Amino acid sequence: SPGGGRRRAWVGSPPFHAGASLKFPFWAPPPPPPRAPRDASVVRAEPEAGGTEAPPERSGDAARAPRARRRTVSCGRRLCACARSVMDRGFIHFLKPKFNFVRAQQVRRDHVQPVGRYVSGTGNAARGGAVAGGETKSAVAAPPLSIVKFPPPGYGTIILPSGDGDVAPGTVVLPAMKPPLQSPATDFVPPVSTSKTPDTEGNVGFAEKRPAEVDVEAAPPPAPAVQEAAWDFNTYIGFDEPGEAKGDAGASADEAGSFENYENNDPGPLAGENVMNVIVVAAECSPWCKTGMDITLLNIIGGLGDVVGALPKALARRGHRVMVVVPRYGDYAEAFDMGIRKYYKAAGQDLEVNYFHAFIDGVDFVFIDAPLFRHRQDDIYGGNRQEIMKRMILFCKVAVEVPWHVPCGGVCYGDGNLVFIANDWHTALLPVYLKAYYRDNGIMQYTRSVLVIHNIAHQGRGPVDEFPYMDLPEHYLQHFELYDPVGGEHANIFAAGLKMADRVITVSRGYLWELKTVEGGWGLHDIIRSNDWKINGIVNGIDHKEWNPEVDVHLRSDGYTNYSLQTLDAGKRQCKAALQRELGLEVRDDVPLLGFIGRLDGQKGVDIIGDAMPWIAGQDVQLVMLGTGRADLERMLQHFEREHHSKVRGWVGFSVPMAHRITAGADVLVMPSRFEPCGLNQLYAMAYGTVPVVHAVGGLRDTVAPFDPFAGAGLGWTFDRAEANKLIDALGHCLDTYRKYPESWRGIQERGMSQDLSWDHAAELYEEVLVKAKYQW
Ligand SMILES: Nc1ncnc2c1ncn2[C@@H]1O[C@H](COP(=O)(O)OP(=O)(O)O[C@H]2O[C@H](CO)[C@@H](O)[C@H](O)[C@H]2O)[C@@H](O)[C@H]1O
Repeated sequence: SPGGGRRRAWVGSPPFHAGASLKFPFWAPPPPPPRAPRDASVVRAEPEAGGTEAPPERSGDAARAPRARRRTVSCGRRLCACARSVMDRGFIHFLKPKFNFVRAQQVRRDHVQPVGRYVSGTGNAARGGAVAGGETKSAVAAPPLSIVKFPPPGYGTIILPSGDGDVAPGTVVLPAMKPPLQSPATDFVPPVSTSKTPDTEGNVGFAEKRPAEVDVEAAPPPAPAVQEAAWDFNTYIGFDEPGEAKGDAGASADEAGSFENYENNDPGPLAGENVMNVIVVAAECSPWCKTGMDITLLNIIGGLGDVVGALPKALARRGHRVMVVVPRYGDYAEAFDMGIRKYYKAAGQDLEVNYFHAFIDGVDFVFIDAPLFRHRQDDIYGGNRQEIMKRMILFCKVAVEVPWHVPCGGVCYGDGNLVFIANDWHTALLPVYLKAYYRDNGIMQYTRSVLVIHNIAHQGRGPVDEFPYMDLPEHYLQHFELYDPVGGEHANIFAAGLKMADRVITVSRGYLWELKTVEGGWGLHDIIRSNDWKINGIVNGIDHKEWNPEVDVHLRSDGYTNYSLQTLDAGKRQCKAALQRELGLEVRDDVPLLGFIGRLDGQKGVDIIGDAMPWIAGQDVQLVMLGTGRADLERMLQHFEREHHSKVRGWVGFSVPMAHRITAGADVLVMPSRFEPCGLNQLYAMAYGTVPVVHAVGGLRDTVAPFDPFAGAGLGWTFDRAEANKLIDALGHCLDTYRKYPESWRGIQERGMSQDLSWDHAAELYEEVLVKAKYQW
């Protein structure tokens, strides 16, 4: 059933921000370019290239030569010269030409002088500054200084976009710039930003309605006086002025090459001029929400966590500035308190939010710390529907403002050239909040949202009368309302997110096709169909640091070994023997070892293996199953282990090392999933020379081409119905080939291991979607 289940339960309520309207010409992207998206310029037009928009003045511009001063100086100086050159030529991507972005991020950490670099308005220390221990911190992330505010539809007051209480900018109403507001809600009371100390422990009920507290002056409309923050590249990057500030005049052209060489040799970021600020928002992220957990809950074990742990790094490798925002469920050693405190309201309760940060593999990981998330490490989706919804409302409200408030490496991402990537229903409210609070009101005009569907079976369904908890204008209800025979009349968070997102990605093309069918759309098929134009299917990649038999850390002990395509035979044999030994199975190389890894629920079809067990038990095979989830299916695993102890093992639990060892030691991986949006285990299996036997559905059909003995092609075996007899057929052919045609078997393994399953490829495809979103109006 599409309703119910922990992941699908939904929660929530927040502030409706009527808008400040911004005008921030410098960072405004150009109108949609006439050329192909991948060639599209990210920046304002270059005046000398015929652009119509004059570059805004920047602090220090006047003092600078009109063209780059090309100096041959020591490393730091060269970079400064490079930067100046780039800026003078009018590129927003100051990092692009001459040094890689990761380096820039590292450098950025040395010297923290926040500037309004990325913000689509000016900063204000009081407003954007984070106060920790009485100390005012960075002003960088501040929403615009000169905010032009409109009364929201039907209200005489507005809410500023921040949860800060220490903000009181002047207000100006610009009738001409009022957003086109629809049918004002008469009984909707926008949520309120608060500055008082919140009652974090109290269990305030839902939807505490209070009038908004921010004044609005109905003044005539002077043009919005947006002041651009002075942008000082050298300060941002952390380098001194070459040869001037520190008098280091001795640098010569001989030192480590010249600027010209630097310019000519460095290819720049892979993303080229498409470099963007990307914020990935999700409820799970490997390894923090995965490794070492003793999980007994159905929904926590996620491919979602794997994706969120890996995709951002691949995007960062392409040169994007990338942040991941996840809740802080436990104490994560890598992350440090940034000393920033904000207050947000969720379901009528004021909640304090802290931010923890880690910079790993070129990615900023920001962990949202709030009482609602704490100690949920083993129970991310626990609690009743309203509790979960409340957590997700809070999370999305906080996440959408992170680019203003969290100065990673000293500089906030800001809201220009920014795209959010939200994942599944948990964060489907983010595109809604982005639109309802900000973009409808002229704020964050250059921010886009992409929503990724990993699993549409969980949607955040709830009764319509809980809609007010989400703190949205009443006319937004129509985006949530849905009727289907299973759920009846209800409010559906995923539905609203899909409609509001600028772009949507599903994790395979096959799954996208299925989503448009009544059987595969879980009630959302009509919405998927009508939004088809903005949906792309992109198969997940795999993290080659985590899932690579050559470097797999879980294969370095207990008799296992790392191996590659070159050492496949010996390596796999050794891993297989080690697995048999570890699990107390007879150590035999000639017996085919079958594996299953996954959540024990209806989706993964482990019960189909159960139905096929009489046949399997009659074969000369060994079977190892690893999973946790539904109690009856866990009992089934234990039962089969007892009943067929000489050949079957059923490991109930969550063990990352065991998942890796099964993937390496097994000959065959069985995936009889009833539906599978993408599936990661079959990808991991192929990378380890383990042959997949899968139900041809969703991403499994896309990624496992059936073996063709005549053409010597294919990667595994598929079956077309999720039924035991079909599985048995496919397994029969598979085992036959294993026993009688070792060369064919070896060919399947080699083809599987030789594929490019990396995230780098998938990240390139994601980037294309991000660029489409960017130029979409
Ligand atoms: N007991 C256990 N012990 C250790 N590790 C375990 C485990 N059970 C599962 N895992 C691991 O968890 C991950 C699950 O990956 P799936 O693709 O099956 O994810 P899931 O169905 O949750 O995610 C959804 O999102 C992903 C990502 O988009 C889609 O691939 C998928 O089709 C969709 O259903 C794998 O890394 C697997 O090894």
